[in-house]
Amino acid sequence: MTAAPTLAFVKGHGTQNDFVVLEDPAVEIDLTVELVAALCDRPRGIGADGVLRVATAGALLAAGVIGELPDGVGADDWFMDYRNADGSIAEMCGNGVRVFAHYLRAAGLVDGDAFPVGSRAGSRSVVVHAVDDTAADVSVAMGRVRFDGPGGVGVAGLRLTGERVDVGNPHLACVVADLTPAGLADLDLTTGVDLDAREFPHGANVEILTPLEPATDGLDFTAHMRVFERGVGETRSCGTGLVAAASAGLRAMGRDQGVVGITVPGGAVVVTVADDAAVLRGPSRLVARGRLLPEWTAG
Ligand SMILES: N[C@@H](CCC[C@H](N)C(=O)O)C(=O)O
Repeated sequence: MTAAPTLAFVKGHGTQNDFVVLEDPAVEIDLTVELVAALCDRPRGIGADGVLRVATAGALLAAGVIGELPDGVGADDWFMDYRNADGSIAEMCGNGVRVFAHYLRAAGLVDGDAFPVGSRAGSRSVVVHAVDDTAADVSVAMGRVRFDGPGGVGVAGLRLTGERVDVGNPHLACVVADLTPAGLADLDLTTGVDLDAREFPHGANVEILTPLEPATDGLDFTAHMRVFERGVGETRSCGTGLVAAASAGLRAMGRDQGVVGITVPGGAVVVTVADDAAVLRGPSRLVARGRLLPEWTAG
């Protein structure tokens, strides 16, 4: 593979978890750790929490970017090749899948409203409820939610405990008793999170949330959440983290299903948990398209 002399990109976000989208059907871009980190760097590059490369699973397999087709993913399926802002690879990105699906529709790469999106965590079925060139409303079937037992984290000068949750990628979801939305907003997450590598050998995304409150208007419960993402830092939203948080919030109440609306700094989504599986529904926005200057790419 050779580095492309100039890269076309689209910038998008899902509840302000933002991404650089690179359409690369022939898998020609040498998506190195350095290139991803530079693209995502806010002063130096475009600025984003992650990169979504758009290619088919078969093309990524042929180029050696993935070693095998993950569970349920067909060679012709569009595949979200996701990278964190630090250049690391993650298995799944819930907000990213919504933006990816929006991009596929807006670019005319798919026709219908329901289609699969491949990820390293397996196939994810999406439904596009509404779409135009800039805005979409998308549901993603996020697959099984697995609880891996309790875990702990040092954050904001506190020691919190929570549920280790696997949603295709690893999470620690901490429901903090008596935490109010104002108290959550006041937490200082700038010093990062302290996770024990023996407990989290692959790292984890850490969610802090208020206890679920009863709700109306089609929701069973509501909560507020902040997140510190593996490979990124604090972000304004994390789709897989919202699913982990909703599931942990329900579990803290002795429930294993429910419709939970969660507010994050970047907006709000709805998570429907039933039978150990979850559906994430929320917005996507495409905000810009452009082309990197060849000199920047070379540098
Ligand atoms: N923002 C994403 C999650 C991206 C991956 C995560 N940082 C990880 O390393 O697991 C989401 O919306 O789910």
